[in-house]
Amino acid sequence: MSFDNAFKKEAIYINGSWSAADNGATVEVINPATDEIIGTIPHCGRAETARAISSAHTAFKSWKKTTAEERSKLMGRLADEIVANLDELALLLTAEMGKPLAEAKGEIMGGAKYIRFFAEEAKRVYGDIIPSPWGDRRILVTKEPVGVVGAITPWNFPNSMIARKLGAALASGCTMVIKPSEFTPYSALAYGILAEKAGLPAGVINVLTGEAKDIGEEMCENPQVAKITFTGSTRVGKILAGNAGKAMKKISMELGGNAPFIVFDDADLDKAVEGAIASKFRNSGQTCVCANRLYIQAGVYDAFAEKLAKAVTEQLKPGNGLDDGVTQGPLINEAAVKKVHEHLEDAKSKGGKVIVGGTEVDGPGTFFQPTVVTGAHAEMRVAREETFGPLAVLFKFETEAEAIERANDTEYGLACYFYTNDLGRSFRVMEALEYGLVGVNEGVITTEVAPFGGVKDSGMGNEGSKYGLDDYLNIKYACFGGLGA
Ligand SMILES: NC(=O)c1ccc[n+]([C@@H]2O[C@H](COP(=O)([O-])OP(=O)(O)OC[C@H]3O[C@@H](n4cnc5c(N)ncnc54)[C@H](O)[C@@H]3O)[C@@H](O)[C@H]2O)c1
Ligand SMILES: O=C[C@H](O)CS(=O)(=O)O
Repeated sequence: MSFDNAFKKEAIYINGSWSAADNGATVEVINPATDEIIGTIPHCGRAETARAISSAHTAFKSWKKTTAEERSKLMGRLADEIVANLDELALLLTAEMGKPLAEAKGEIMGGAKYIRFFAEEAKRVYGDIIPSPWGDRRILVTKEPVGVVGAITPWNFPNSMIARKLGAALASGCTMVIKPSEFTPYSALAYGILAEKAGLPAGVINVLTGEAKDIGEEMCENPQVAKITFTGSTRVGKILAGNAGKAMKKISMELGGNAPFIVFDDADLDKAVEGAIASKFRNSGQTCVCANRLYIQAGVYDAFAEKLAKAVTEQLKPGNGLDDGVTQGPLINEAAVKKVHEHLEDAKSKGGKVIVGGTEVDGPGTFFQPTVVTGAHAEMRVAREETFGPLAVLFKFETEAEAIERANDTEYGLACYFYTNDLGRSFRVMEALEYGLVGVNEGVITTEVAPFGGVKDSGMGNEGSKYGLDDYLNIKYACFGGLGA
């Protein structure tokens, strides 16, 4: 059942105008909580992508010449428009992605914070004057926007994953072509409406939907694109990084994870359970930084498992994100439910014991009960693969050295967490863990002021923070000679 929303646009946004796909093709968008069709979107290909890139390239010529102050003011207006339309944008996000309305509002406010943060950072893109080794020459270093940026984003945070990129791009003087996930297109297309309301010049932001492979290939091969920024799976990230590399384009890759969550026997168990609930079950376990493997030291294993099971039962309520009291929305689709099911059945077949949950939720939508399994070990799929769902598996360990070795035994390196009240241990373990993000006695650590990025197969580059601008800027060194002694 289609639904009305002031920000629901069933058209692509190129050069300040809204249009359909060249051949009129469309695809349906589904509400994962109800299985209902909530609308359609254009299914575009390379031709429309090339037009969007051309539009961004033309706009870049003037946008890069705006002053930081001018860009900052427009970005401030963009953030204001996001906040002013929070309720409508949140209803749209919950309809297409399923997360509870309060979480959708939190995500959108987080997006506005990224835009506002970079509106200020725009005014701090400093260069250098370096003491010259030559008496008749001067050394000057400036930073310049890289140009047109192709952005491809995931469905799990359909607003903030765009804001995190768009903020840095606009602040640095770049222009952008955005391709959102086909599962959650409306929150991205809404940025076209927001850009119009904020008064951003045509072509600075372009948003299109369509065949992901074709759009990605056009972005990677089109010489007018200077950079590719991607948030999504490691599998797709490697495809894009390879194609962009062939064209020598800059890349930022925010990819998959397999976060360890370690609880030492000196930890505050109630705090650790609170952190495990927040880290594991946020967005129904569908975040790249979700705890994927919970390592509990032997002395507190049974007590932690009992406390976690109690908290899951008492605090987590699956349901339609529009309903009061619901804390767990649906998974994005049947494939996501199937993966959680496979990980659970694999764990059970290898000795895992379900102490809470363990089944899909009856009725419409793609729900899965928040689930806790004990007796996990390294031979299980969940030890090596990102579950991306509400499945908490508890591994037992004996020593600090063992916990560190097992936590690092993965090709991923995005987020990790551990709980301890031992100050020396907190530094030893933080320094030993091979990850980009470390939560010490905290289960949710994302903020616009801190760098967000992974190592190993979790990607490259950092988003947010003062570091987030670096990937959108080229450094230019100028030597002024002939100045006389
Ligand atoms: N590191 C982070 O900040 C971060 C944030 C969110 C999600 N993720 C990761 O993303 C994954 C889940 O998101 P997802 O299912 O949307 O990931 P995905 O890789 O399937 O899709 C991400 C985006 O890539 C597009 N895409 C798919 N195939 C493509 C191709 N061949 N060429 C170009 N684009 C293509 C999709 O349409 C979508 O827009 C998880 O692995 C999660 O860990 C990482
Ligand atoms: O899923 C990935 C997001 O980056 C999670 S967070 O909202 O940035 O913590």
